[in-house]
Amino acid sequence: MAQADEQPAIIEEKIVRVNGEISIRQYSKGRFLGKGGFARCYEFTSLESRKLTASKVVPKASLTKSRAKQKLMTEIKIHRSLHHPNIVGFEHFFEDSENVYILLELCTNQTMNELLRRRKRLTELETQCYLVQVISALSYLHGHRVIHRDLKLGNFFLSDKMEIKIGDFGLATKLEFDGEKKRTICGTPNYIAPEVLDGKQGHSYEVDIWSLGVVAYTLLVGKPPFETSDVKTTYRRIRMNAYSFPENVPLSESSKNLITRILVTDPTKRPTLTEIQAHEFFNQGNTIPKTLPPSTLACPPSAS
Ligand SMILES: COc1cc(C(=O)NC2CCN(C)CC2)ccc1Nc1cc2c(cn1)c(C)nn2-c1cc(Cl)cc(CCC(N)=O)c1
Repeated sequence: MAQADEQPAIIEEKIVRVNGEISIRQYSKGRFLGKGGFARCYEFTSLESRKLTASKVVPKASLTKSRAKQKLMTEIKIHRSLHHPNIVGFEHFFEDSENVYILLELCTNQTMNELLRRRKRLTELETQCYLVQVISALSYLHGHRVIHRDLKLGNFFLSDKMEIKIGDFGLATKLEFDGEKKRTICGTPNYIAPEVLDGKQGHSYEVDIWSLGVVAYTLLVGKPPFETSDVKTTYRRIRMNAYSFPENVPLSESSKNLITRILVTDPTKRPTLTEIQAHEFFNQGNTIPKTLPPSTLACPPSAS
């Protein structure tokens, strides 16, 4: 089966109107942006509106099993229902004979992974600024009974205006009722909560709170708290809550206290998003900017 790269640079969407008329919407497939799972992502331009999007192209050949098809439909159903400035916008989806196309808000400054690769680690002010936006998006998600379940730097996209946007709802789930517990094992090794690994008592919103703690540590220290070269060892360290703050990284007491308060094995003892937002780390008297200048993609914000 031809890879998406070898397919025509013009992608056509066939639209059947209610009166039976058929119209064609065309998109120009631009540069390759990256890949994730079975999806390859390209810059698409609508020939009708000239609008640019990040289009995830999922080959139908990867959707032969009903579970894979159901998973993609769940991702689309959840993501298209969400509207928040710190959640990647869902523009449109369609299919042709070969692929399913999911057109999403293009974030031209890539992800926090690339940012951290360039910067090694962020200042406290930058971490405050990004986490305030992530907490706002998480409050919205949890308020709509959605658990993301895969919060990590690679799923935090940066817009041209330097806003952070949570993307990739491929592991997200929507609770049917308050108190419902989910049991499927999922997540990314470095960010996965201990109760998901344990699997006995099910999991809920608290898994996103745990990942938020891992994200905070990773931004401030420069690497994830439980990272090792072997996934099984990482999982053991998560279960044992075995992490520490490296001596060579200057961290304030409030930074360390925030992370320690969040990375608690017992999910019932983790702080709520409201409690996190009220933590001293975010209330030190300094003004937290709404967004950071693009210069911080390459170097720390000026001291002023
Ligand atoms: C202009 O906008 C972008 C540019 C780039 C980029 O320059 N990537 C280069 C590609 C070539 N390699 C060699 C270096 C990185 C990467 C991402 C961009 N924007 C961009 C990418 C986006 C989104 C929004 N906006 C969304 C939403 N989903 N995805 C998405 C989807 C998949 Cl399946 C894979 C990837 C790549 C892995 C990753 N997590 O970044 C991204």
